[in-house]
Amino acid sequence: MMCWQVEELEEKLLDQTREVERLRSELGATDLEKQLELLLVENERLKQELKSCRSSELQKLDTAAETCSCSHCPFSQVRTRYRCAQVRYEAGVFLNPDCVLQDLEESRRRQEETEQKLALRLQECEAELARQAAAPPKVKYVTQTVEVESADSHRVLAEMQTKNGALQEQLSVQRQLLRELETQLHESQRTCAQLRTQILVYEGEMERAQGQLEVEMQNLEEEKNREIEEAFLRAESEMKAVHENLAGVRMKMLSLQRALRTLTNDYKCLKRQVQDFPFMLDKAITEAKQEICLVIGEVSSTNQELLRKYKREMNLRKKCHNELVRLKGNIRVFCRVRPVSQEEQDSTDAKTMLSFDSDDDAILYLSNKGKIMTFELDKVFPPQATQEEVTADLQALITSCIDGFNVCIFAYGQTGSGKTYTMEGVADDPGINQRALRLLFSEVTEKAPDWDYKISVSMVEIYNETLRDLLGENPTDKLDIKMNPDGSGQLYVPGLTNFTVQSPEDINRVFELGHMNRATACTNLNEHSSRSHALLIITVSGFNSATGNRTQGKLNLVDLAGSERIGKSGAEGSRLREAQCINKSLSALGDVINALRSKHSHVPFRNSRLTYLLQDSLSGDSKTLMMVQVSPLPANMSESVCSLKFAQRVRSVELSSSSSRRHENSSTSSSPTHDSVEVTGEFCCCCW
Ligand SMILES: Nc1ncnc2c1ncn2[C@@H]1O[C@H](COP(=O)(O)OP(=O)(O)OP(=O)(O)O)[C@@H](O)[C@H]1O
Repeated sequence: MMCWQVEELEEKLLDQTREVERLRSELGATDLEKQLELLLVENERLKQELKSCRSSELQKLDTAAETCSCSHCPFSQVRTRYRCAQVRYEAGVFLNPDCVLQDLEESRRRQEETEQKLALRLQECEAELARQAAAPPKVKYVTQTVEVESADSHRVLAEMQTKNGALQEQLSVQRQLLRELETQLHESQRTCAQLRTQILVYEGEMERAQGQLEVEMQNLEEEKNREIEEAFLRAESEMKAVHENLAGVRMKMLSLQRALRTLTNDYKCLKRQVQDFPFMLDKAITEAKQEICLVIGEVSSTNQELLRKYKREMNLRKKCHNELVRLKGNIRVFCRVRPVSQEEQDSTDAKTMLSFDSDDDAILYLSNKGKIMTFELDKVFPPQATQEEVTADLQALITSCIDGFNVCIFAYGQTGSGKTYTMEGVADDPGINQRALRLLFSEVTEKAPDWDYKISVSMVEIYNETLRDLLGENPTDKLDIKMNPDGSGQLYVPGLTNFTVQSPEDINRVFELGHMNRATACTNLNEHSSRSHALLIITVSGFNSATGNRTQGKLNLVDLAGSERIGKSGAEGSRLREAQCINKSLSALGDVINALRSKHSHVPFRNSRLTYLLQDSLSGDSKTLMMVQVSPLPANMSESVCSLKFAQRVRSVELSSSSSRRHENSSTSSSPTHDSVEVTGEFCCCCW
């Protein structure tokens, strides 16, 4: 729009210039000058107009550069509206379509205004031109003869030419200016075109943004409606729940009010009781004290009565037990038949000559030279009997030492018949020794805390009539047996080591020590153990703090030396002496038992170290068990017959009361006398 306006003005300027030329050629110098001045004035006006036109264009740009007041536009605080739009266009950001629309509208409006102004101005210019064209020429055409060659004319012409030159110069300056203006105008037009393009882009963006906005608005609207619907439904259900809760709370409130009333009443009642409590407490304490005193008195007298009854019952029990023992016989004889070993099965005739009665476990049959011999004992253990079963049958006997009885358990039999197996056992299947101690531990634990028991053990060996301490520091030292100087009439072994044991671990340690000492004292342990007696002496002392009662019992577990008749096989030297010593002690044991059975007034305890040491455990109300070990092999048949005959005789012996018998306990000599049995050679149980 501005371009054609400027072109028109330029054309006008050219026309004016042409008019000036024409007038100059037609008019004289004075008129020409006047006309020139007029034209210059017109020229100046046109320049002004052009200038104002230019400034209007600039103002348009300035107007577009007003500060953007859009509240959503992030650039509004720092940018003009024009710059803001430009920046947003460049950045591809169209955050506020309203703002762009507003800019566009404003720009259009201003352009229209400018167009109107320029159209108006054009009309005015055209009217002016028409007016000038219609007006009679101001120049008066004077026909005069000019003396061309006159000096004045030449001078005036020269001056006019000079002026004309000056005017030409001015005209060229004006043209230059006009070109500059044209350039500026072109620049403005280009800017205008850019702005239009931008406007189109903005419009496109706006439409797109508007479309997006509408879609988003629609989505938001739908979401809003959905949310509202959901919220409504939620609120409805919550309201329902709240109503239900409220009803429940109301119900609770009612019940709580009732409870509160009850509590208030209770509280008042309790308050009164608390106030009265100190007095009631004092009274109750006094009454309780009196009652306690009364009860203590009653309990005390009841206790005394119970104690008296208990003592009486204990005595009765002991009497009954003694009577029972007397009735059953206080010497009992068991027999254990060892199994045939794998090697024996492979190497020899393993046919067993022994058989058992399936109805009576006290009967053993022996087939010898075509004859069947029957032996009746207290119990016969077949080869398959376990260590546990054997110990179970001895349980009552073992535990009677807790009640103060002296007990002797002997393992008797020829070498290799299983004596050591029965008494000591093997590592993973211990024998009577270890099982008896464990049993005593469990029994005394059961009796605690009424009874306080102490269990102590000693281990001795009798080899060639010499007594040795297997738990002592010097196991090879010879020990003596003496009368106790306390006047109790009991025998004791001075210097014998006595270990107190409190746990199965202690037992293991004691056995290990005994075994080690026995092994160090000989060259061949197996042979040595066959030729010596091994004794484990367990003493159980008890004290009842309630009754003041004291008990002391002794359990003697004896693994006797082999009973076979070595002397008859022609043994000499040390073997002969060993055999004589074994025979002597086994004969002495047989004599003692025989004397006891026959109720002799004299019992030859002192005939051997063994019987002398066990004197207090063989006499009186002591209990004795003889475990006769038998080999099942036909090769050992004659020894088996001897052992079984001996066992049967022993079984018929009863120990009599100590009071009715004279004991050899007055002497303190350590040497046994040989007053009853002459140890002249072989001991044979069959002959005994
Ligand atoms: N009831 C049994 N069950 C399994 N094996 C046994 C049984 N009795 C004995 N034996 C085995 O028989 C063998 C001889 O037994 P043991 O050494 O106990 O005889 P012993 O009579 O003590 O001999 P010694 O007089 O030489 O000491 C051993 O190998 C032992 O393990």
